[in-house]
Amino acid sequence: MGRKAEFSEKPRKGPGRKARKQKPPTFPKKSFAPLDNSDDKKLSHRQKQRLIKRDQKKKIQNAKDKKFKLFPDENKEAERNLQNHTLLKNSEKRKSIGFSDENKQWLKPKSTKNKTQGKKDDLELEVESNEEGSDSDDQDQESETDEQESGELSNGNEILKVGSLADISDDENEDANSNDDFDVSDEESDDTASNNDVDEDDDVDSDSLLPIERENKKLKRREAKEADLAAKEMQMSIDHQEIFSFPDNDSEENKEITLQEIQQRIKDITLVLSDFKKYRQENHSRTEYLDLLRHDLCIYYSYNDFLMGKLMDMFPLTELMEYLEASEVPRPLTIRTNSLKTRRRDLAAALINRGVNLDPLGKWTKVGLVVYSSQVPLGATPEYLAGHYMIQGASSLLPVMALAPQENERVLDMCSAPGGKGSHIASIMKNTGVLFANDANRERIKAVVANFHRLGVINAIISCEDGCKFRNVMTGFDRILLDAPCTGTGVVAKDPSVKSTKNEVDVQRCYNLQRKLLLTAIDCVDAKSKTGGYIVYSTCSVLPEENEWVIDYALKKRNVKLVPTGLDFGVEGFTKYRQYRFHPSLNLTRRYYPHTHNMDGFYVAKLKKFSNTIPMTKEQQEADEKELDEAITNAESVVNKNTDPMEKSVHEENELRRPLGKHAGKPNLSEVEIDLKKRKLVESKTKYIANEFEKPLKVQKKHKVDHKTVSLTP
Ligand SMILES: C[S@@+](CC[C@H](N)C(=O)[O-])C[C@H]1O[C@@H](n2cnc3c(N)ncnc32)[C@H](O)[C@@H]1O
Repeated sequence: MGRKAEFSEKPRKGPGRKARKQKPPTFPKKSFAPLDNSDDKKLSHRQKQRLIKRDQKKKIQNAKDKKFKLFPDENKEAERNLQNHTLLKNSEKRKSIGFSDENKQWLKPKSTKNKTQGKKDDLELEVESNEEGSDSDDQDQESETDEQESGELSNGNEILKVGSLADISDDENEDANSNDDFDVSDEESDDTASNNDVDEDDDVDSDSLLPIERENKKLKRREAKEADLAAKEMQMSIDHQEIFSFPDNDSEENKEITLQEIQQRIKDITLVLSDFKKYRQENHSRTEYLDLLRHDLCIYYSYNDFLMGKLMDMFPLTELMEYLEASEVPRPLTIRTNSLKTRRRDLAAALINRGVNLDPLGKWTKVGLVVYSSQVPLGATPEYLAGHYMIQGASSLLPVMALAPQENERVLDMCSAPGGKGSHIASIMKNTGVLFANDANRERIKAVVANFHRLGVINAIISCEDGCKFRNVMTGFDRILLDAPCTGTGVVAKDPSVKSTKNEVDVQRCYNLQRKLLLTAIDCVDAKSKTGGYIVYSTCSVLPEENEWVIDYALKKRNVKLVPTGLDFGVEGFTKYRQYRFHPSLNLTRRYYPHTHNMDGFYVAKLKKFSNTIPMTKEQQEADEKELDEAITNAESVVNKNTDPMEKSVHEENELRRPLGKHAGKPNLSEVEIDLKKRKLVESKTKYIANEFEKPLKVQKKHKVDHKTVSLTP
């Protein structure tokens, strides 16, 4: 449609708009005029309330004035006090400007004064409030007296409380701005009956605050009140709570109990144990309560009795609950940047492009990334296949950081499969020197080969040896990482079967093997290495039997000492556990827990070998080894008997098929076969050494030989 043209309007003549002289500005009269307080001005709801309050105060003051006139003698002293007090106050005020340490001094006597002069002050307050009422028209003065009054009131209410400098400075700041409208919500004035006066004054001060600050103030007050109430309620409920009655055996056996009831009972028993004298039943001992708690915890968290008992030995009750809860939740997915191929920044950018939501893992690592969510499977991205990262738990970075391998060193990763830590070592060594990656499990070794290929590790020799016999293969290493096989009690979130399957024999078998492996690792390190001479021992178990106990054993048997791991976080290792006492230096070792570090349960110890001699005779050494060997094989046979039902049934079947007659007493074929298989397996384990990136040997083709001609030739 467009606009209609207005042709009747004549074009302006004279100088252009720019050329016209600008006139001095003019303002409407009211702009700078003093605020009009006349009645015709519309008052807000708050202002009206304030007016009502002022009127009330005036009335009270008038009544007091009358009283003053009627009994002048009685009030003379009060008047004197008032004068003294105002003088004192003014001098204090002068002092208080700037909130120096002097103010702190000034604060203290106030409370002590209140202690002794409680009554006097009350009187002063009354008079003061009268005084304030008479000046109510003067806004500034009013706010000042409000300030004084609020201070006095709070003193009157909290006679024994000595404020801190910080508290006061807050108050002062708030007071300094007390000029705006009131903001006393009805709701608040209702539920703050006890602190009414204080709140009123606060509100006078809060007039000067921004709405959000006012809200914040209100919220804080409400929160404090709620917390107070909750604490009182809690105390009341504790005091009036039915004391937990210990279930008697007969009723317990017949009764079916739900998971919620068990949960409640866990809470009840924990409460009883927190103040045993107060809440216990006389006819039940602490051990009985603990047994019942262990039973309930086993049911609730699906642990076996053995493992729960171990955990109860390790942690105080409240920490145990935290540990158990945290162990139910999977740990965050983390990856390690392979610095041989890329930088963390580039990797992060590439993965973010693929829809991966991630962050750096923490300040303690330059290669770790934590993945919150991902639109693609992290084990199949082009970056993964190109070897830019390894999927690894955060805790598995720790032992390699503690090992701190150097370029051009000779390093052994004694139990390497699947190669997570091994490849990390290679990347820190920048593919220089030699990394020996060994593992006794031939199947798992394949994973090491594959991972090293993918990640571009080219300084490694991969072997499949029993770590306990590695001193026969090679010694003289600068550093050795022994990430030992263990019960895995630290990774129950990843493998919940651990909670119910591990038993005493498993632990025994593990710690005997760990001791043997550690002694071998120490023997394989060169104490005279110019750059190293270190052994790092780690496990993903939280049991002291597999950690501190193993290290303590090595300290006694070899010339090694514990040194700091270099990791700036982690809980100190145990120096005592139940009736056992370990070497005091075990506090240099580090423990990691799901509830404290959001990592799998983990243990790291760093040893320095200070002499290549072994502090015992050869016979003693052999006796030790024999002892350990026997313990391991005994445990193994028990484990096989107890835990492998398939093997057990085969064994029983063979027993039944034992030949009779003239073949009686002779081993049947299946036994011989089993023996042969075992021997082959052992041989295959010990004979296999694979060199990473070993080029296939070029074998020259043999020419076919004509036997006839050969035989015919002279
Ligand atoms: C905790 S895992 C090692 C994990 C590895 N360090 C990593 O970061 O990928 C323990 C390894 O020890 C191996 N192992 C068990 N007994 C062994 C022995 N006697 N000698 C060498 N390795 C052994 C197991 O096959 C298993 O791969």
